[in-house]
Amino acid sequence: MSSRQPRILICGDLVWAHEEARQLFDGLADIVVMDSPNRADFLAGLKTRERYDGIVGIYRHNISADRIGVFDEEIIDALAETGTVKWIAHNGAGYDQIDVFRCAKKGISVSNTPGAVNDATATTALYLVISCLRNYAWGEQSLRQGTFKSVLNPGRAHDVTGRTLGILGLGGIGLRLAHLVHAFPMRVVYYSRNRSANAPEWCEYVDSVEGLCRESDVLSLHVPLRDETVHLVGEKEIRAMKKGSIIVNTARGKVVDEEAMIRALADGHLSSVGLDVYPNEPLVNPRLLEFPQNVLLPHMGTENQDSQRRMEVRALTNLRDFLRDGQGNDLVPELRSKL
Ligand SMILES: O=C(O)C(=O)CO
Repeated sequence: MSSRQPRILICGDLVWAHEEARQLFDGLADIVVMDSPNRADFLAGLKTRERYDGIVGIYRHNISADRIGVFDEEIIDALAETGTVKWIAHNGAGYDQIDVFRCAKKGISVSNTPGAVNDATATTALYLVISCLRNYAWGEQSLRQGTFKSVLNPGRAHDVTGRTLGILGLGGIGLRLAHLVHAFPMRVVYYSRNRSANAPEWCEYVDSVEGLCRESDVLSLHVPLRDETVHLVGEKEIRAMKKGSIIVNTARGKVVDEEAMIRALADGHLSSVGLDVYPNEPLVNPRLLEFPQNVLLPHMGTENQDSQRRMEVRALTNLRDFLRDGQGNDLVPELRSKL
């Protein structure tokens, strides 16, 4: 019988938290790095019980999808067939690349890293809100193209103070954004499936997505991507917004109907959009580039070393807690009652 320690698999690069990983798993588990160049090799590595034998938990980052694809039914089933893998500690707030319902069926837990991303993602949304209202990014493009501010029109810009921000989804990120914009102050309204017990008294609840759209000068999206949130903001919701309003999206591209959004930009119903996320990343619909007033970022909501270290440590800690105590934190909501 082997006296080998349990093993954990790093699936997607660890960048910042190498030392923390060493400390967290010292005496508890060996760390194995997933080195498969493609999905077939990864599946074979799981099946042959050689390279990936004895893996009990997986640290996962979305970057691993570039090589082995998303954690769909095929991968989850292969993990389950090892008989040893019991926990996937995803690094990221959004876990739409993991079939969590399949995981539930196969007895595999999934955690994410809420909290660790709140500040960075809310700050990115704040930048998009400000830059869209004031046309700052457009101004910089104009300067860099040698036209200083001649293409700008103050008639297209607004003060931030006094505008109404609609927050769709008052979780950790939405709430952090609410506090940030309250400093101006902006008026803040929100919609969530349930009223939030954490909502400050100046944060007004609206009881439907359409109602939220009607109230908002700027609508900022903070819901996870699930079947029921695909195109949650569609033609009807966009047309319920005031003429000249703005959509900001740091959540997931598919939460908005992109075609409906582009139509509304083209006929001037929306004055601009501020986006960090797109339906088919890394592809960006070229039509979005036709509107110089749009502020478009390459999904960099958490791209800074402080947040990324925090996210890596949080995901690794969830895995460590599972190994040490039999139960990690941050279990995703879909699995809380199922396992
Ligand atoms: O945490 C996530 O899900 C992200 O998209 C990081 O930007």
